[in-house]
Amino acid sequence: MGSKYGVIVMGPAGAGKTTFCSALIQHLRTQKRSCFYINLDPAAEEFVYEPDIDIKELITLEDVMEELHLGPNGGLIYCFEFLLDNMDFLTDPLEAVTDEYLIVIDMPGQIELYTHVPIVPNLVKALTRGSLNISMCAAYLLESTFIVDHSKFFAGTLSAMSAMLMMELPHVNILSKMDQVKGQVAHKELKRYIEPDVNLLQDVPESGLVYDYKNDLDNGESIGRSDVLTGDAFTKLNRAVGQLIDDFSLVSFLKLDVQDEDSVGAVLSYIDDAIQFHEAQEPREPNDDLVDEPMGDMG
Ligand SMILES: Nc1nc2c(ncn2[C@@H]2O[C@H](COP(=O)(O)OP(=O)(O)OP(=O)(O)O)[C@@H](O)[C@H]2O)c(=O)[nH]1
Repeated sequence: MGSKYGVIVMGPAGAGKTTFCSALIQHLRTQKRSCFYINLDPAAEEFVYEPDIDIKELITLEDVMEELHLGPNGGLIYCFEFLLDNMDFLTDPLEAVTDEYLIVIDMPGQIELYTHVPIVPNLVKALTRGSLNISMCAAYLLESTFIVDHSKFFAGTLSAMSAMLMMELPHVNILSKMDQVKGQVAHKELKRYIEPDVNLLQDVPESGLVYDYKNDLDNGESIGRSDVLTGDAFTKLNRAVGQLIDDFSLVSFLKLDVQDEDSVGAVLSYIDDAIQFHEAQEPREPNDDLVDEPMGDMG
Protein backbone atom coordinates (compact mmCIF):
# COMPACT_ATOMS: atom_id res chain seq x y z
CA MET A 1 0.00 0.00 0.00
CA GLY A 2 1.23 3.54 -0.80
CA SER A 3 1.56 6.54 1.46
CA LYS A 4 -1.20 8.17 3.43
CA TYR A 5 -1.74 11.93 3.63
CA GLY A 6 -3.52 14.00 6.23
CA VAL A 7 -4.15 17.42 7.75
CA ILE A 8 -4.93 18.05 11.41
CA VAL A 9 -7.06 21.18 11.85
CA MET A 10 -6.39 23.05 15.09
CA GLY A 11 -6.99 26.42 16.68
CA PRO A 12 -8.85 28.14 19.51
CA ALA A 13 -12.56 27.61 20.18
CA GLY A 14 -14.77 29.08 17.48
CA ALA A 15 -11.87 29.79 15.09
CA GLY A 16 -13.86 28.12 12.30
CA LYS A 17 -12.22 24.67 12.24
CA THR A 18 -15.35 22.64 11.48
CA THR A 19 -16.51 25.17 8.88
CA PHE A 20 -13.06 25.03 7.25
CA CYS A 21 -13.17 21.19 7.22
CA SER A 22 -16.56 21.32 5.44
CA ALA A 23 -15.27 23.85 2.89
CA LEU A 24 -12.19 21.70 2.34
CA ILE A 25 -14.28 18.55 1.82
CA GLN A 26 -16.56 20.43 -0.61
CA HIS A 27 -13.52 21.64 -2.53
CA LEU A 28 -11.96 18.17 -2.63
CA ARG A 29 -15.23 16.78 -3.99
CA THR A 30 -15.36 19.44 -6.69
CA GLN A 31 -11.85 18.43 -7.67
CA LYS A 32 -12.89 14.76 -7.69
CA ARG A 33 -10.48 14.04 -4.85
CA SER A 34 -11.38 11.67 -2.03
CA CYS A 35 -11.49 12.66 1.60
CA PHE A 36 -11.55 10.72 4.84
CA TYR A 37 -13.08 12.93 7.51
CA ILE A 38 -12.37 12.34 11.21
CA ASN A 39 -14.08 14.24 14.00
CA LEU A 40 -12.10 14.21 17.25
CA ASP A 41 -14.25 16.76 19.09
CA PRO A 42 -16.27 14.70 21.60
CA ALA A 43 -18.67 17.64 22.04
CA ALA A 44 -19.30 18.43 18.34
CA GLU A 45 -22.92 18.22 17.34
CA GLU A 46 -23.62 19.27 13.79
CA PHE A 47 -21.76 18.40 10.62
CA VAL A 48 -22.37 19.32 7.01
CA TYR A 49 -20.55 16.11 6.02
CA GLU A 50 -20.94 13.00 8.14
CA PRO A 51 -17.53 11.99 9.57
CA ASP A 52 -16.05 8.62 8.54
CA ILE A 53 -14.77 8.30 12.11
CA ASP A 54 -16.43 10.17 14.96
CA ILE A 55 -14.91 10.07 18.46
CA LYS A 56 -18.47 10.33 19.81
CA GLU A 57 -19.01 6.71 18.74
CA LEU A 58 -16.29 5.83 21.24
CA ILE A 59 -16.91 8.37 23.98
CA THR A 60 -18.87 11.61 24.43
CA LEU A 61 -18.00 14.60 26.58
CA GLU A 62 -21.55 14.73 27.88
CA ASP A 63 -21.38 11.15 29.24
CA VAL A 64 -17.96 11.71 30.80
CA MET A 65 -19.06 14.91 32.54
CA GLU A 66 -22.23 13.28 33.82
CA GLU A 67 -20.82 9.93 34.93
CA LEU A 68 -17.43 11.05 36.25
CA HIS A 69 -18.58 14.46 37.51
CA LEU A 70 -15.84 16.21 35.56
CA GLY A 71 -15.92 19.74 34.16
CA PRO A 72 -15.65 20.39 30.41
CA ASN A 73 -11.83 20.68 30.33
CA GLY A 74 -11.08 17.72 32.61
CA GLY A 75 -13.75 15.77 30.70
CA LEU A 76 -12.08 16.52 27.39
CA ILE A 77 -8.69 15.39 28.65
CA TYR A 78 -10.32 12.19 29.93
CA CYS A 79 -11.87 11.60 26.47
CA PHE A 80 -8.45 11.92 24.80
CA GLU A 81 -6.73 9.70 27.35
CA PHE A 82 -9.47 7.15 26.68
CA LEU A 83 -8.87 7.48 22.93
CA LEU A 84 -5.12 6.97 23.44
CA ASP A 85 -5.90 3.78 25.41
CA ASN A 86 -8.16 2.62 22.58
CA MET A 87 -6.22 3.72 19.53
CA ASP A 88 -7.51 0.76 17.47
CA PHE A 89 -10.73 2.72 17.17
CA LEU A 90 -8.83 5.24 15.08
CA THR A 91 -5.99 3.24 13.55
CA ASP A 92 -7.92 0.16 12.33
CA PRO A 93 -10.17 2.01 9.84
CA LEU A 94 -7.19 4.14 8.72
CA GLU A 95 -5.20 1.05 7.67
CA ALA A 96 -7.42 0.73 4.60
CA VAL A 97 -7.21 4.40 3.54
CA THR A 98 -5.15 4.81 0.36
CA ASP A 99 -2.99 7.63 -0.99
CA GLU A 100 -5.91 8.94 -3.08
CA TYR A 101 -7.50 10.26 0.09
CA LEU A 102 -6.77 13.34 2.11
CA ILE A 103 -7.39 12.50 5.77
CA VAL A 104 -8.92 15.57 7.45
CA ILE A 105 -8.90 15.61 11.27
CA ASP A 106 -11.16 18.13 13.01
CA MET A 107 -9.92 18.92 16.54
CA PRO A 108 -11.61 20.47 19.58
CA GLY A 109 -10.93 24.14 20.37
CA GLN A 110 -9.30 23.66 23.78
CA ILE A 111 -5.78 24.56 22.76
CA GLU A 112 -4.23 23.25 25.98
CA LEU A 113 -4.68 19.79 24.42
CA TYR A 114 -1.82 20.55 22.03
CA THR A 115 0.04 23.37 23.70
CA HIS A 116 0.19 22.37 27.39
CA VAL A 117 -0.13 18.59 27.70
CA PRO A 118 1.40 15.97 25.43
CA ILE A 119 -1.91 14.24 24.63
CA VAL A 120 -2.40 15.35 21.03
CA PRO A 121 1.36 15.23 20.24
CA ASN A 122 1.27 11.57 21.35
CA LEU A 123 -1.81 10.96 19.22
CA VAL A 124 -0.03 12.53 16.23
CA LYS A 125 2.99 10.30 16.88
CA ALA A 126 0.77 7.21 16.72
CA LEU A 127 -0.58 8.37 13.34
CA THR A 128 2.65 9.52 11.74
CA ARG A 129 4.84 6.61 12.78
CA GLY A 130 4.52 2.84 12.86
CA SER A 131 2.42 1.00 10.32
CA LEU A 132 0.18 3.96 9.46
CA ASN A 133 3.06 6.34 8.76
CA ILE A 134 0.74 9.18 7.63
CA SER A 135 2.46 12.21 6.08
CA MET A 136 0.72 14.97 7.94
CA CYS A 137 0.47 18.74 8.06
CA ALA A 138 -0.93 20.89 10.87
CA ALA A 139 -3.32 23.69 9.90
CA TYR A 140 -3.64 26.25 12.70
CA LEU A 141 -6.59 28.65 12.44
CA LEU A 142 -6.80 32.07 14.07
CA GLU A 143 -9.78 34.38 13.60
CA SER A 144 -9.02 37.35 11.39
CA THR A 145 -10.88 39.60 13.85
CA PHE A 146 -7.81 39.12 16.08
CA ILE A 147 -5.83 41.42 13.83
CA VAL A 148 -7.89 44.37 14.96
CA ASP A 149 -6.31 43.89 18.39
CA HIS A 150 -2.55 43.46 17.93
CA SER A 151 -1.82 42.03 21.36
CA LYS A 152 -4.51 39.40 20.85
CA PHE A 153 -2.97 38.57 17.50
CA PHE A 154 0.50 38.07 18.97
CA ALA A 155 -0.86 35.99 21.83
CA GLY A 156 -2.61 33.84 19.20
CA THR A 157 0.61 33.64 17.18
CA LEU A 158 2.49 32.42 20.24
CA SER A 159 -0.05 29.65 20.84
CA ALA A 160 0.32 28.69 17.15
CA MET A 161 4.08 28.54 17.69
CA SER A 162 3.63 26.47 20.83
CA ALA A 163 1.45 23.99 18.92
CA MET A 164 4.06 23.85 16.13
CA LEU A 165 6.84 23.02 18.61
CA MET A 166 4.77 20.32 20.31
CA MET A 167 3.55 18.67 17.10
CA GLU A 168 6.77 18.61 15.09
CA LEU A 169 4.73 18.65 11.87
CA PRO A 170 4.81 20.91 8.81
CA HIS A 171 2.73 23.83 10.03
CA VAL A 172 0.42 26.17 8.10
CA ASN A 173 -1.11 29.23 9.79
CA ILE A 174 -4.50 30.34 8.52
CA LEU A 175 -6.35 33.58 9.14
CA SER A 176 -9.99 32.47 9.10
CA LYS A 177 -13.28 34.39 8.65
CA MET A 178 -11.71 36.92 6.29
CA ASP A 179 -15.21 38.04 5.26
CA GLN A 180 -15.62 39.53 8.75
CA VAL A 181 -12.79 42.03 8.33
CA LYS A 182 -13.54 42.98 4.73
CA GLY A 183 -13.82 46.75 4.53
CA GLN A 184 -12.60 47.12 8.14
CA VAL A 185 -8.92 46.57 7.54
CA ALA A 186 -7.08 48.30 4.70
CA HIS A 187 -5.34 46.04 2.20
CA LYS A 188 -1.94 47.51 3.14
CA GLU A 189 -2.56 46.85 6.81
CA LEU A 190 -3.67 43.28 6.11
CA LYS A 191 -0.58 42.61 4.00
CA ARG A 192 1.53 43.20 7.07
CA TYR A 193 -0.11 40.19 8.71
CA ILE A 194 0.04 37.78 5.84
CA GLU A 195 3.67 38.52 5.06
CA PRO A 196 6.32 38.34 7.75
CA ASP A 197 6.71 41.82 9.25
CA VAL A 198 8.01 42.18 12.74
CA ASN A 199 7.57 45.96 12.59
CA LEU A 200 3.97 45.28 13.51
CA LEU A 201 5.21 44.83 17.04
CA GLN A 202 5.70 48.57 17.24
CA ASP A 203 1.96 49.09 16.97
CA VAL A 204 0.97 46.93 19.92
CA PRO A 205 -0.83 49.10 22.47
CA GLU A 206 1.30 50.25 25.37
CA SER A 207 -0.44 47.98 27.84
CA GLY A 208 -0.29 45.04 25.43
CA LEU A 209 1.86 41.96 25.16
CA VAL A 210 4.70 43.35 23.09
CA TYR A 211 6.35 46.66 23.64
CA ASP A 212 7.93 49.00 21.08
CA TYR A 213 11.17 47.05 21.25
CA LYS A 214 12.65 48.50 18.05
CA ASN A 215 12.32 52.03 19.29
CA ASP A 216 13.75 50.88 22.57
CA LEU A 217 16.72 49.30 20.85
CA ASP A 218 17.32 52.40 18.72
CA ASN A 219 17.40 54.60 21.77
CA GLY A 220 19.56 52.23 23.74
CA GLU A 221 17.38 52.56 26.82
CA SER A 222 13.95 51.71 28.12
CA ILE A 223 11.31 54.27 27.30
CA GLY A 224 7.53 54.32 26.94
CA ARG A 225 4.58 53.46 29.10
CA SER A 226 5.06 49.72 29.19
CA ASP A 227 8.30 50.40 31.04
CA VAL A 228 6.36 52.34 33.64
CA LEU A 229 3.67 49.68 33.82
CA THR A 230 5.81 46.60 33.84
CA GLY A 231 9.43 47.37 34.51
CA ASP A 232 12.65 46.50 32.74
CA ALA A 233 12.29 42.75 33.03
CA PHE A 234 9.03 42.80 31.14
CA THR A 235 10.49 45.07 28.50
CA LYS A 236 13.31 42.58 27.98
CA LEU A 237 10.79 39.75 27.80
CA ASN A 238 8.78 41.62 25.19
CA ARG A 239 11.89 42.24 23.17
CA ALA A 240 12.78 38.56 23.32
CA VAL A 241 9.23 37.55 22.30
CA GLY A 242 9.39 39.97 19.36
CA GLN A 243 12.71 38.54 18.27
CA LEU A 244 11.41 34.99 18.63
CA ILE A 245 8.42 35.69 16.39
CA ASP A 246 10.73 37.43 13.94
CA ASP A 247 13.16 34.51 13.87
CA PHE A 248 10.40 31.98 13.28
CA SER A 249 8.80 34.21 10.61
CA LEU A 250 5.56 33.14 12.13
CA VAL A 251 3.71 36.38 11.52
CA SER A 252 2.78 34.87 8.19
CA PHE A 253 -0.76 33.71 7.62
CA LEU A 254 -2.75 32.41 4.70
CA LYS A 255 -6.06 34.19 4.17
CA LEU A 256 -9.18 32.04 4.29
CA ASP A 257 -12.68 32.99 3.22
CA VAL A 258 -14.77 29.82 3.19
CA GLN A 259 -17.29 31.44 0.80
CA ASP A 260 -14.56 31.93 -1.78
CA GLU A 261 -13.67 28.75 -3.66
CA ASP A 262 -10.31 30.20 -4.81
CA SER A 263 -9.29 31.00 -1.24
CA VAL A 264 -10.11 27.45 -0.07
CA GLY A 265 -8.23 26.07 -3.11
CA ALA A 266 -5.17 28.21 -2.34
CA VAL A 267 -5.08 26.99 1.28
CA LEU A 268 -5.46 23.38 0.12
CA SER A 269 -2.61 23.65 -2.37
CA TYR A 270 -0.39 25.12 0.36
CA ILE A 271 -1.28 22.17 2.60
CA ASP A 272 -0.55 19.73 -0.28
CA ASP A 273 2.83 21.42 -0.86
CA ALA A 274 3.72 21.35 2.85
CA ILE A 275 2.98 17.61 3.00
CA GLN A 276 4.93 16.88 -0.21
CA PHE A 277 7.88 18.99 0.89
CA HIS A 278 8.02 17.26 4.26
CA GLU A 279 7.76 13.85 2.64
CA ALA A 280 10.71 14.64 0.37
CA GLN A 281 12.94 15.51 3.36
CA GLU A 282 15.35 13.01 4.86
CA PRO A 283 13.70 11.44 7.91
CA ARG A 284 15.24 12.86 11.08
CA GLU A 285 15.41 11.59 14.62
CA PRO A 286 12.16 12.54 16.36
CA ASN A 287 12.53 14.66 19.47
CA ASP A 288 10.88 12.30 21.91
CA ASP A 289 12.00 14.28 24.93
CA LEU A 290 9.76 17.17 23.97
CA VAL A 291 6.52 15.29 24.36
CA ASP A 292 7.33 12.34 26.60
CA GLU A 293 8.88 14.06 29.58
CA PRO A 294 6.51 15.09 32.37
CA MET A 295 6.02 18.86 32.27
CA GLY A 296 7.73 19.28 35.65
CA ASP A 297 10.98 17.91 34.26
CA MET A 298 11.15 20.30 31.33
CA GLY A 299 12.54 23.33 33.09
N1 LIG B 1 -18.61 35.00 8.93
C1 LIG B 1 -18.01 33.82 9.06
N2 LIG B 1 -18.37 33.01 10.05
C2 LIG B 1 -17.74 31.82 10.15
C3 LIG B 1 -16.73 31.42 9.25
N3 LIG B 1 -16.26 30.21 9.64
C4 LIG B 1 -16.98 29.87 10.72
N4 LIG B 1 -17.87 30.83 11.05
C5 LIG B 1 -18.81 30.83 12.18
O1 LIG B 1 -18.08 30.80 13.39
C6 LIG B 1 -18.71 29.94 14.35
C7 LIG B 1 -17.76 28.86 14.79
O2 LIG B 1 -17.43 28.08 13.65
P1 LIG B 1 -16.96 26.58 13.80
O3 LIG B 1 -16.59 26.09 12.44
O4 LIG B 1 -17.96 25.78 14.56
O5 LIG B 1 -15.67 26.80 14.69
P2 LIG B 1 -14.80 25.69 15.44
O6 LIG B 1 -13.41 26.24 15.47
O7 LIG B 1 -14.98 24.36 14.82
O8 LIG B 1 -15.45 25.74 16.88
P3 LIG B 1 -15.17 24.74 18.13
O9 LIG B 1 -15.26 23.35 17.60
O10 LIG B 1 -16.25 25.10 19.08
O11 LIG B 1 -13.83 25.07 18.65
C8 LIG B 1 -19.96 29.39 13.65
O12 LIG B 1 -21.05 30.17 14.03
C9 LIG B 1 -19.64 29.55 12.18
O13 LIG B 1 -20.81 29.72 11.40
C10 LIG B 1 -16.37 32.31 8.19
O14 LIG B 1 -15.48 32.06 7.35
N5 LIG B 1 -17.04 33.48 8.15
